[in-house]
Amino acid sequence: MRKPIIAGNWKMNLTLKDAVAFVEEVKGAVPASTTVDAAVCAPAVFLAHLTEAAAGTDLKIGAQNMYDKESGAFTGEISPLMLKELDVTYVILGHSERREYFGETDAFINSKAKKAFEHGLVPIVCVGETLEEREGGKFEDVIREQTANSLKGLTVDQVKNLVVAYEPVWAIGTGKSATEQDAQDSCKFVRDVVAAEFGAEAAEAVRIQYGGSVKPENIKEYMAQPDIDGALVGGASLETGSFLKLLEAI
Ligand SMILES: O=C[C@H](O)COP(=O)(O)O
Repeated sequence: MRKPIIAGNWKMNLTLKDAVAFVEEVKGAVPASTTVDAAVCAPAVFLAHLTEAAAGTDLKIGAQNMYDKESGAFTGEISPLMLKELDVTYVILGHSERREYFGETDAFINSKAKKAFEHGLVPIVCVGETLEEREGGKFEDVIREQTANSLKGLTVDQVKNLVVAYEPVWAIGTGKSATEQDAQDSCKFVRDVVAAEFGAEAAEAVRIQYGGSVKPENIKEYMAQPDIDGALVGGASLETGSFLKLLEAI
């Protein structure tokens, strides 16, 4: 039985003051981590404050990106060591916005995933097709390639412990969510790719989230699907009430 994981991805939103107030308000109200993993993935400059505010509670803090080196002359980058030192639990890797606006490739995401594991961070590896790719009938090839290449060379144990977020690009921030059947079919497809690359045991254990216009009103339908183990939520994770409702729906 896979434990559900609901993660907010705040993207480049909120102020430090609002972010700390958010964590103070929800940290005592999130369900026990024995039943669901709850996290917010925040801008890097907030992380130290948020991990301190959430310490000892069931709310975990994640980063939205990291570099694939420990240290060095990489102006503007943030290393896995820095995240680990702050007690960050998760790191989102290869979000479609990073792929689109910052040219991130599967190989780079793969290198980051390996580095995240080296330092005890849990990667949330994002995959997902564009509308053009879906309509052109290429979406399975895209998902297969992104999943296999982003996870390449990881051990079976690492794959069992990571999270894959399937996010169709056309459903992100558009209000146009995938039907629960489409989301289920795609998440099952991701699981099948994991099975082909890493074996049945890894596929059975890996947690796969759906992301794309998830909100309190539709999360139940997604979570009822056998291959959807959680959600990566943008807009609806920015307010405490709505974030808590997402968790209550599990
Ligand atoms: O990482 C989260 C996704 O990009 C989904 O964002 P959204 O819930 O605002 O559509």
